[in-house]
Amino acid sequence: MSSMEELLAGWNEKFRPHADGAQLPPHHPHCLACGPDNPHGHHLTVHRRGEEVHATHVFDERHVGAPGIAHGGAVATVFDDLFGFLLYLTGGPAVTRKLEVLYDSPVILGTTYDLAARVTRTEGRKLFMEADMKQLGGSRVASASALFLSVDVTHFNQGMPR
Ligand SMILES: CCCCCCCCCC(=O)SCCNC(=O)CCNC(=O)[C@H](O)C(C)(C)COP(=O)(O)OP(=O)(O)OC[C@H]1O[C@@H](n2cnc3c(N)ncnc32)[C@H](O)[C@@H]1OP(=O)(O)O
Repeated sequence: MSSMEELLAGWNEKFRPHADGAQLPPHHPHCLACGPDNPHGHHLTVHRRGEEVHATHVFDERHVGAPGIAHGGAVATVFDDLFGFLLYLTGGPAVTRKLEVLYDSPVILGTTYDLAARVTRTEGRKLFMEADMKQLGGSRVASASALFLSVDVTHFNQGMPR
């Protein structure tokens, strides 16, 4: 099966309505942040909670920047992908046009963090989103905002081998 066929095979299943509390499907098996088959990935597991999506995550040595501290790009990867799970609530594919991350304090390897994301506004094809990352039951360590733009499936042809 080609990569495009693999992506499309699960499309209807991905974008069907998902019940409150349900675990949401990975974007695809090799996705850097949520793909279960990517050995370098974050293996994010994400659930719907009302109109938000939630995950817990532990960064490890694969995500290191300064010793013992997660790389800022790894933190951004997780936010970007978490925003991608909101698409299962909005009902169709979209891609990141703009991503901004505010780093409040170091994200420590081996520590469990709570993440939550939500759509704050839609305007035509534009989806405005916000997210935060907190210590378990504690203070915020980072937040993010993003603009995603809805696309149709032909967008993903651009990544297919010629
Ligand atoms: C299974 C589902 C897969 C989901 C995977 C999720 C994984 C996590 C998310 C990702 O990592 S996605 C990968 C990273 N992103 C990309 O690769 C996107 C690369 N960029 C593009 O392909 C195009 O730039 C894009 C499709 C986003 C937009 O191109 P378009 O030509 O379709 O849109 P255009 O530039 O004309 O802008 C559309 C509208 O947005 C507006 N816009 C664009 N940039 C803006 C901006 N920065 N701020 C405000 N508005 C903005 C723009 O003015 C316009 O407004 P109007 O419709 O009102 O005229």
